[in-house]
Amino acid sequence: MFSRVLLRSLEKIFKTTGCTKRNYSPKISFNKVTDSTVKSLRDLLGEKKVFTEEAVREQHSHDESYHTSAMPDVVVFPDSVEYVSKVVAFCNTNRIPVVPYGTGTGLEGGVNAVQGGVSINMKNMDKVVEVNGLDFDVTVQPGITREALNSYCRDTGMWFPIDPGADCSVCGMCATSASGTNAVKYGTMRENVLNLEVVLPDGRIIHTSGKGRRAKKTSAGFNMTNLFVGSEGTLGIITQATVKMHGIPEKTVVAYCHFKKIEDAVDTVIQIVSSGIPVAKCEFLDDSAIKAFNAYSDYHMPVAHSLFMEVHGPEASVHHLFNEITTLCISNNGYGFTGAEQAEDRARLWKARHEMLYAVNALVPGSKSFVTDVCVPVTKLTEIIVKTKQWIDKANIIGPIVGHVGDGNFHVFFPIKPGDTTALNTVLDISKQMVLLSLALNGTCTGEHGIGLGKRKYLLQEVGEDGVSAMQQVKQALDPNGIMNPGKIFY
Ligand SMILES: Cc1cc2c(cc1C)N(C[C@H](O)[C@H](O)[C@H](O)COP(=O)(O)OP(=O)(O)OC[C@H]1O[C@@H](n3cnc4c(N)ncnc43)[C@H](O)[C@@H]1O)c1[nH]c(=O)[nH]c(=O)c1N2
Ligand SMILES: CCCCC(=O)C(=O)O
Ligand SMILES: [Mn+2]
Repeated sequence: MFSRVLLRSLEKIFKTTGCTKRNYSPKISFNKVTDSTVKSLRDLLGEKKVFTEEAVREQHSHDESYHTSAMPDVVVFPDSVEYVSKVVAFCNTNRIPVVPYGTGTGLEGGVNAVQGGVSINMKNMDKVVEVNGLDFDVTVQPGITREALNSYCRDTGMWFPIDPGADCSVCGMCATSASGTNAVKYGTMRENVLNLEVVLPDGRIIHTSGKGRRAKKTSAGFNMTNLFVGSEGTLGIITQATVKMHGIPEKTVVAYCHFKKIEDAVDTVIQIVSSGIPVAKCEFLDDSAIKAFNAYSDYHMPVAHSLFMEVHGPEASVHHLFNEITTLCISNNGYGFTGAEQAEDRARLWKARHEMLYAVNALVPGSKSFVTDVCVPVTKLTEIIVKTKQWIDKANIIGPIVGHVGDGNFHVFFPIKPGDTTALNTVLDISKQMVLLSLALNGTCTGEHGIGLGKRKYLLQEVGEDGVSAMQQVKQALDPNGIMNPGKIFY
């Protein structure tokens, strides 16, 4: 229930933003970017960091998703937090939208400049600022990619395990709360960020845990760090992140196994996770995904529902875990159980897994995949994956299922040719059914790709009217002019 005070302040917000309690969209009108805006940006940043060429704007108009491109009016490449602050403050004063850009690998249209404005590309801020080997943390600038960070740290014995398939920027990963195949053991970005430097919409620069702080735990006030993790560029620009690092495991072994029945594969996962076996990766690929995987990456696995798993740890414990997993797979009718220890074999397998998006696109030349991303409590996985497979089969459409099933998270990739509205409508319908079932099973409409443009319609159902209005209040408080990535997360 709302308190009276909260209700009054909400009413005030709805009044000033033009929202109603049911329609949260602030009716904001932005100013156009003119020649004089571009000149001011050049005066602030210098000639060589401000671009209006169509090719550059086009490149910043979309991510890797199916969402319609939308070009920014201008793209800037700052190389310091001070410059970011100046640009953002300028845009705030002049009511111009600001869209942060990492590497553009997002999957929900996060960088698409739906209201035009200034795209801020962070790639020139890509340094490692500080490494604290004994404390297992590093501080990085926003544009460094996760692979670059791992190459930099290789000699320290540490690695950053969060691995969305793409080689995206670490702060883009913060902004989308990314995860991927290792989350089942190491957590997501939410569990691995200690501190963020953020430029707020009015140009102030804050450190979410306090400047320089990198304690592993804190009870000091609100968790501002995790307010910005997953904020998708709508609250401010992340210009520095301090993240947890982990020791490179002494021993790593991968294993895969095949199943005739989907239920057997997914039940195996539930048993692995609920019996507390600390798998590092636990991935499901259905028969249709394996077909695409074989063709694209030159494997010859049986075209059957499959689990790919990985265990990390000291030599003795890895072999023990490996044996436990084998037993569970076999007791659930798994066959073709294969293990691999060599680094090249492991790397090849996971590279192929990470390239599934492109493997599926290759099934239908000229297509781009519509991607779904739901996550349920792990015990509910069998029910939702079996239903999803039935919906795909009934629609007679190509839709390989792939999932980070150890976390209860899975995707369907639907390759769609541009302009095929019949296929798009079928897919939108299946995606909706998946989300509704996920919510009914106490899950979420997005495990890791974010709300962006595509999941806005489901946020209300997921967190409720009061939940969305509370989020909207936070947005209003930090970004009263609504300049930060307008049109994302909220309508
Ligand atoms: C082939 C493939 C496979 C996968 C994935 C992508 C692709 C192409 N992803 C998606 C991946 O998570 C996503 O690409 C990155 O987290 C986004 O990082 P970018 O640097 O590309 O941000 P990108 O530039 O795409 O921006 C994403 C969002 O963050 C905002 N943003 C970017 N930088 C910011 C900053 N410094 N400050 C504030 N806001 C900022 C943007 O405005 C936008 O809203 C994924 N993900 C996942 O979790 N698990 C997975 O398994 C996969 N797998
Ligand atoms: C369905 C494509 C999404 C990419 C992804 O998240 C994955 O491959 O796990
Ligand atoms: Mn994924």
